[in-house]
Amino acid sequence: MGRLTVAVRVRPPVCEPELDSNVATSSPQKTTVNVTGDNVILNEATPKHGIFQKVFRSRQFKFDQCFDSAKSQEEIFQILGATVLDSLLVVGQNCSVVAYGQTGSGKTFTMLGEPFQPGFIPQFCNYLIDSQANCSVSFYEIYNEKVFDLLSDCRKALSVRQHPSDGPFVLGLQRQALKSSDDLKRLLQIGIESRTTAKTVSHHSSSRSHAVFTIYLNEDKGPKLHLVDLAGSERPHHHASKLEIRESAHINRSLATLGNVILCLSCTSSARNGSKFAPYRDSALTWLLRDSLGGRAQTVMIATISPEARFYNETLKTLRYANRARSIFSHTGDSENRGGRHGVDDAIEAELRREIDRLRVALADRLNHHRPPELDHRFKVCHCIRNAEGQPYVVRYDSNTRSCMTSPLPVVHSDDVPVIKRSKSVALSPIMDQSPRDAPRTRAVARGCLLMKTPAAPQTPSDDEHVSQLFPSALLLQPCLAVLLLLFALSRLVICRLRKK
Ligand SMILES: Nc1ncnc2c1ncn2[C@@H]1O[C@H](COP(=O)(O)OP(=O)(O)OP(=O)(O)O)[C@@H](O)[C@H]1O
Repeated sequence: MGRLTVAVRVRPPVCEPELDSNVATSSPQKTTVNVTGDNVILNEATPKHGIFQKVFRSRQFKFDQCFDSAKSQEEIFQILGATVLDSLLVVGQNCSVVAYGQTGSGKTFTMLGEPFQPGFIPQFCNYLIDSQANCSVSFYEIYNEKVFDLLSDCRKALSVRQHPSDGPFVLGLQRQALKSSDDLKRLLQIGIESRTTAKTVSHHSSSRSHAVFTIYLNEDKGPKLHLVDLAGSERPHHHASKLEIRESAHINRSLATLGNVILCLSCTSSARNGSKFAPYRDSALTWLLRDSLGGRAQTVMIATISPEARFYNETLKTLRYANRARSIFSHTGDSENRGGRHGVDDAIEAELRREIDRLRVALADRLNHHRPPELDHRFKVCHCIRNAEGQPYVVRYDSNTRSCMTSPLPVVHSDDVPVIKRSKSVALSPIMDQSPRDAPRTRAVARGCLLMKTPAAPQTPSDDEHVSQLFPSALLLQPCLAVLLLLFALSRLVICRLRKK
């Protein structure tokens, strides 16, 4: 599974179909959403125009997981929570679970749940309490771009600071130890009561802020899990007050930034646009979640949707947002997203791997065709070293990234090794000095490979050598003959001159 898992959860319908009398839906469907396997089918309900109401279109979206309204909280946790717990406890990666969707679609129900239907937060906490993990928690909300501690008695905006090594953090945020389910109940009650809610058209107690519940494992040393209940993504209605418009503007801006961050992370991961950096700082939400988005972090996005026909546009918007995130991340490929602090490191690593493969193929090709390899100007071989096991390593300078790196040096044995002169780009290595003298071999460092001439097999004496062994004196004949010829030529020259005189 990739670093981003996108799941969709459909809330049970709460309104009667009669309420939507101005909207036609195809019979026998009473709602506009169907779930089949990993697909969500959204049926467009067209307004009635007299008897012409049969225009009907359906859109299909594929996700990693799709849950219809019959799926219980426990079933969903078992499916999605397993990936997160594995990454958190076994691999030690930062993780985040983010609930995104329209107001009243079930984000808070999914994350916090209700007393007899606990959501992700209580289920994660109970799992960690049962497994006696050493953990502490914090709970804060981001309301109109200001951060408020939900576990604190005094409600005042806290500032976000940047730690040199740990990254962004909320100054003065309380962190409470989580040892028992009583602790959990108490903390959740305090947090839920402190959260900013308001009555909206579609929800009598709508969350107007993004709530972030963070579980820290092993204090500061271990990984952390952010459980995020985002504020509703809807547009303000026509009669909205100034406060509501302001709230909606902040909510939508931060959700748009979250979408942009996901887009930019995918661009850098796939090396399509290496210079593009994710705009984490554009909203407090993305800035604070920075360490759990991208890089090695495991993220689960749960898009919650309402099945009613009257919410068609909002549902379509949610599905498009989630589908965009999923398609972008899956495009980068799982194998390329393994390491690195951020996507940039992954991109460089993937690029280097591709380059090395290309060079290996090119080198093998050239050796086959007995052509001398040309030097690669991008990677300058600085020098070669041997590690403790005696394996050759090469230190290379990448002019694109302006950085040095070491990598194992593949050794290619060949009979046909071109000798490359010492130059700025290629330096013969100090390992030459360490090689045994009794096996003189020609070697050259070229394009990241150490070319070694295959040690010559003991040669059988040639015909000439046979002759010289049989008649050692024959070897002296050649210089004598040359001297005689020289004397003869000189004497001829002297005789000619004397005759002329
Ligand atoms: N899957 C579900 N099963 C049963 N009830 C649900 C489900 N999803 C939501 N509900 C109910 O729908 C109502 C609205 O849900 P919830 O408060 O979670 O919405 P929300 O998306 O968090 O809204 P907002 O963004 O306005 O806070 C609640 O009364 C909740 O109990």
